[in-house]
Amino acid sequence: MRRFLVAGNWKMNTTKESGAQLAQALASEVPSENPAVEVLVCPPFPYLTTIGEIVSGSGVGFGAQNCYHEAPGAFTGETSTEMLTDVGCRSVILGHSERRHVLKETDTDINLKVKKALEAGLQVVLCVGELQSERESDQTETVLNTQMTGGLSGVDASAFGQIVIAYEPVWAIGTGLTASPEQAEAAHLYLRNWLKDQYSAEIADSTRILYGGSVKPDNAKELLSQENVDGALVGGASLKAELFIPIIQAAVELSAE
Ligand SMILES: O=C[C@H](O)COP(=O)(O)O
Repeated sequence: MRRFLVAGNWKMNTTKESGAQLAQALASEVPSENPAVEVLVCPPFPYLTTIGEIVSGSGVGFGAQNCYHEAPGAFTGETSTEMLTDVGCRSVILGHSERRHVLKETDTDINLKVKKALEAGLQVVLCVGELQSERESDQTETVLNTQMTGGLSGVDASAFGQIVIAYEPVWAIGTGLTASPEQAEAAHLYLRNWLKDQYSAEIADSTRILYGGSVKPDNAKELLSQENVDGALVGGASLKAELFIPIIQAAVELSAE
């Protein structure tokens, strides 16, 4: 059985103080590792060390929202995977739709980062997802195939213990629109079958596929109940403990059923 992962992507939000309060609330609610549910927060770079210290020893892990693919050196403004592991990061989100569509990252850029992060021993949360126009023109599976093929090019089967896929339909991110459980399940099933075809049945079966896009306490349980939905990548609702904790609880309850 796949272990649920509930991850909070704080994006470019919080202050040192508000992030610390949020992390404290989460660490006290998730005091130790739950074998059935992994919890992760991904704060902005400047707060990684502070948040890492606060969640240290609790059941909350922490990760970054991006990294660069080169070794430390003359790359002004970038953050290396060595720096992330140095401050204790467990994970890194790569290929988020805001990196793809706002910062214009290509599948090639993302692939370089994926391989560098894997080499560094980080857990990679690779995000894929279609635009509204792509869904409306029946391109969803084509887009997912392109992003999976590009993002995972040259990635060996042996790395899959470190890889999590996040399906995030771009039209559902921060919009209040959520994919229906059926839409989410159909995309997740496509992704699982992709993993089976390109890698193996074992990898398809063991790789977690998260859903992201306006996950809230009132829709979390239904989304997480889908057979191929193994957790959530939460944006807006991860910024408030009173919203994020019930989403974690939904996963805990489902894992006990
Ligand atoms: O990384 C998280 C996703 O972009 C979802 O964001 P959201 O929950 O605010 O829609």
